[in-house]
Amino acid sequence: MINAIISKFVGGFEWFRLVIMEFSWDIIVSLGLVVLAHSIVYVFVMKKRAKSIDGRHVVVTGGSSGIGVCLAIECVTKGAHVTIIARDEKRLKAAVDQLELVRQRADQKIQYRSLDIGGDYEEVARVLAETEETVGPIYALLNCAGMAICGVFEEVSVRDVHKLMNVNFFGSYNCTRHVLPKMKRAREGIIVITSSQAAMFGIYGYGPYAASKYALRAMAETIAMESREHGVSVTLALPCDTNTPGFEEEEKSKPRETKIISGGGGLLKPEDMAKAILQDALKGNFISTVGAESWLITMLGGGLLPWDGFFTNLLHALVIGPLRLVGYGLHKYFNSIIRKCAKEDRAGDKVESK
Ligand SMILES: NC(=O)C1=CN([C@@H]2O[C@H](COP(=O)(O)OP(=O)(O)OC[C@H]3O[C@@H](n4cnc5c(N)ncnc54)[C@H](OP(=O)(O)O)[C@@H]3O)[C@@H](O)[C@H]2O)C=CC1
Ligand SMILES: CCCCCCCCCCCCCCCC(=O)[C@@H](N)CO
Repeated sequence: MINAIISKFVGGFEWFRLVIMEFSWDIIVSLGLVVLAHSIVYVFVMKKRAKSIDGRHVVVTGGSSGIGVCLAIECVTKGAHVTIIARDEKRLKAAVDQLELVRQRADQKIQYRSLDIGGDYEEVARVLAETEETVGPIYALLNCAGMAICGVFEEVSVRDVHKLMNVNFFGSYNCTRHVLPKMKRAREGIIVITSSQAAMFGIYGYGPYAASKYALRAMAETIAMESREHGVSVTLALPCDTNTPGFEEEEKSKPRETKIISGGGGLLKPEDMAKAILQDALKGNFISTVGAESWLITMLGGGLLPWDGFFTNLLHALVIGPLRLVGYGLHKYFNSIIRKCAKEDRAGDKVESK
């Protein structure tokens, strides 16, 4: 087989054909060795060292609940000064009590600020600047505040769509807008943007929510490209369903089609997602996912995301073709769920009208 291909390829250059045939296995073996050598260099020499947040100021938005509070716990455990931001003071105070339990040093600053990050930009900038005066420049901004309201397109009220866009997109935008230019000037810093697996492909019942999360994905990709040169790293967190108070709340408005489809991605523990996000952020990885399903969906839906590492990219290149067919199958499966639910609804209507 190889010989036939080679013969066809080099045609009339008999001498060349003979050389290649004589050494074809040597060539394959040497190429293999080159790949192996690169892997060793990549794994052991170019291994990314995690940055330290010990003694640095970390701000966690949405730090009073779910993934956000788990992130804050991780940061306090790693010795950072932590400011958590959310609106509800009672939940903020309860979260600070939790953070106190993992305090590493007496001089570690742990505090909260009550703020609507999706509101007025000037107010967001004022509060963040004030925390910088009391604790120090923000070294890491972990944007985790967000919410989900589900329903098919015409079911979600216009008001709720504005709310989603304000909290999810403008919330992260406002905080990042204030912090990023300062980080670039300081030539160091970490930004985390929490998007979702729902920013990888359109999912029934997630319309306006997904729009806000796609917007965040776009923002993260852009600022990552713009900031690398200035020493600032950006991480895009792409969780699938995660067992949090926010998740319990959104389940109430979630169509069952959405539950079945997004259930296919599994249900994570917020602690696990938070650990992964922080680890990826400290290593400067752009993408942060947990679980094989999310990884595959991200490979499929995020083809041109800046994947870290040559070997991930090589793997990506090798699996993306066949995986695209799996994606075709997935869409068939999703559509069959939607058809089945519609059929059940129609049957239910008939029973009701009798
Ligand atoms: N759980 C999941 O299944 C998934 C979650 N995500 C995303 O992960 C992030 C965290 O989710 P999760 O832990 O479930 O959320 P939770 O609802 O448990 O927590 C949300 C946090 O954000 C805060 N928050 C909400 N709105 C505002 C606002 N306008 N200003 C300031 N703070 C605000 C909340 O406090 P308060 O209400 O007091 O302001 C709370 O601290 C979100 O961005 C979410 O979209 C992504 C994929 C899956
Ligand atoms: C080839 C691999 C097959 C695996 C099947 C994949 C199933 C699709 C997973 C989509 C998950 C979307 C979750 C969005 C969660 C979210 O953002 C909300 N909970 C908001 O809080």
